[in-house]
This record gives sequence, structure tokens and C-alpha cells, in this order.
Amino acid sequence: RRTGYVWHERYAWHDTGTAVGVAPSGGFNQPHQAFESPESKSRMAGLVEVSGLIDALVRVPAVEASDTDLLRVHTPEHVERIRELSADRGGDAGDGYTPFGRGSFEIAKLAAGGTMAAVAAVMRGEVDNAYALVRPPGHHARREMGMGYCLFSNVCVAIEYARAELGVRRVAIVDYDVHHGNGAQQIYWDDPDVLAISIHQDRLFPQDTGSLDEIGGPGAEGRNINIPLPAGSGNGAYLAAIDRVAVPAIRAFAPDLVIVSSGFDPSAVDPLGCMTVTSGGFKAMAERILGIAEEACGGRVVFSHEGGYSPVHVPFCGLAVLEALSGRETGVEDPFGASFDASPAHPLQPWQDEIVAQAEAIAERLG
Ligand SMILES: O=C(CCC1CCCC1)NO
Ligand SMILES: [Zn+2]
Repeated sequence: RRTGYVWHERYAWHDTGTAVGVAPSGGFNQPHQAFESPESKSRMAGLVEVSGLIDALVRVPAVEASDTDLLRVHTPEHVERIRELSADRGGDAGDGYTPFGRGSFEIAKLAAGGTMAAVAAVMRGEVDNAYALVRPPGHHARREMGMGYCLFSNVCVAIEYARAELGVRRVAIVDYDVHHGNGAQQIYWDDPDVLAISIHQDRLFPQDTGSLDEIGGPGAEGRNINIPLPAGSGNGAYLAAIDRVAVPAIRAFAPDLVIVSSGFDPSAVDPLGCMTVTSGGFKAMAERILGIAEEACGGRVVFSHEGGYSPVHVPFCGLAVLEALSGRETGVEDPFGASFDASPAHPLQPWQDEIVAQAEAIAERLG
């Protein structure tokens, strides 16, 4: 398959400053870095190149989103605030957990524009599917503010661009980042033409959204599906959520396009998530999502990079997903012993099945 690939070196130059994870340095907090640093993403780009897979991908140039593009989703106040702070010394995008530096406004527009370019390439048939390895991430950004290292909603800005310029109407979002996709949930709460599905660790972040009973606003009931899995969930639980909830829901919804918020922080070695997904698990999820996209909308699927913080594991997870999208094997072995086998690592447990079954029932009833 022809797989589009977006990466721009400037994504690595988005400055999230010195910090102690999520806290500012100073006092007893020895200066280090924010959790959302360039490393895991730059190293994924490096492995895509060194593995040789890059030669099988179609490079899609990232273009900066315009103010018009941003304003289809975000409030003028939010856009202006980021622009002004970014022209000076940076600041925080809204929730206190979203630091950014001078010039981050342009890089965040390049990230949203990277996802837009990937969507355009797929919708124009230039490629079959695409992976936008963008930074900063976007899936926590709300209309009126940034959140959780996200300045603008890359995925939602790309959806509104596709609706305005590319004849797209109905879009399904699958968010497998370990944190709840609260941004798309808020932005599309009342929109029956966007199906937003989030599989995440129950109440990890944000701590007050992502529960099963958040199913969408009036007229859009059932178009928001949360699958809040317990900590420790692995390939078995994630694949059950995909197979029993996401796939049937997308089948019933019949989108024009599928977009994936691709975060690798469910990895078993991720410093922020507490899940046990392997690179083979991410590969299997990508294969299943590709399968339902082929059935529902000609295989049109775009992955937009979100979280994932292990500098040593994210590269192998990302490569595995790109192998699934392109249909090419690189032969690169994940040193974390994660080649996916028939009996999924960390099989589904009864307490995980209980959550999947509830989401399954909600999706069936409202599908
Ligand atoms: O990967 C992320 C970032 C989550 C962090 C933001 C503040 C604490 C947890 N979101 O998907
Ligand atoms: Zn995350």
C-alpha cells in the first residue's frame, strides 16, 4: 500500500522548557525536562529512516495551518493568546501542564498542518493511508484552551479542514493514546457526524472525563464512546475494545474517513501510562483499524501522533504501526520481545472484560 508519512525536523524544536515532568523547576525541583520532549518522536523518525522503511513511504510535506484553519475549531482568544506568548518568551497554553516556548505557535500550526496534509493526501487518493508524526500533540486541546501538552487539536483542525475543502462529512476518530481524548469529546459533543472513540486508562488524565456514561450530547447520543480500561490492561483488553466496540461502531457509523489519535503511551514500558501493550499489540490494533477502514471507506485512514514517552520503545511501536499501514515488513526486532503472537500478550481479564462489555452494550444500543 502507498502510505503517506509526515515528519518535519521543526517538530523536535518545539520547546517545552526545563521542568520536573509536569512541574516547574526550582526549589528542590532539580531542572530536567517536561515529559513531552522531542526525544521519543525524533527517535521514531530516526528508526523509520535507518530501518529503510522510509524508502517505501510517500513523503507528505507539512504545511502550516492558517489562522482560518485554526479558527474552525478554536476560539480567537485562544489562538491570539498562543500567538502573543509565542512571539515573546512562551508560557503555558491553559491548564498549567502545557508549557511552550518562543516560536511554538508556528510549530503547533505546522503540527496541525501536518495532519491536514496527511488527510488531504488520503482524500485526494495520492496515498492509501498516512501517518503524521507531528509534535506538539493535540488530543487534549479544547476549543478555548490548550491542555496536557496540546496547544491545538491537530485531528479536529484537520477534520474541519476536510469538511470545508475536501467534501468530507462523517469522520470516525479512534484514540488509543493511554490518556482520554477529551478534546474531540468536547469539540464534537453535539455533532452526530463525528464518532469519537477513546480507549484509555481509567481516570489517568484528565481525571474528570472519559467515563462510560459520556455518550454524546442531544441528537448525538452514542457518537461518543469511552472505554476506560483498568491499569495493567494489555494487548488482550485493547484488542477486545477494538474488535468488540470500535470496529462494530465504525461499521454502523459508515464514515467517509477514519482518523486515529495514535499515542504509544499504553506501551508496557511507558513512563506515564500503566498499561502493558506491546509493539505487536499496536501493530494488531492498526491492522484491525485498517481492516474496518477498508470495509467502510476505501481504506482511508490517517494516524496523527499524540503521546508516548519511552524514547526506547516508541520507535519500535511506531515502526510496527507503519509496517501495518504500508504492508511492508522491515525485519527489525523490537528488543522488548514484543513480536505479536496468536495468544495476545496479557490476555483479557474478567475485570477488563466487564468494562469492554459495558461499552459494547452502549455502542450496540446507540449504533
Ligand atoms: O500523553 C499525554 C500527556 C498527559 C500528561 C499531561 C499532564 C500529566 C499527564 N496525553 O495524551
Ligand atoms: Zn497520552
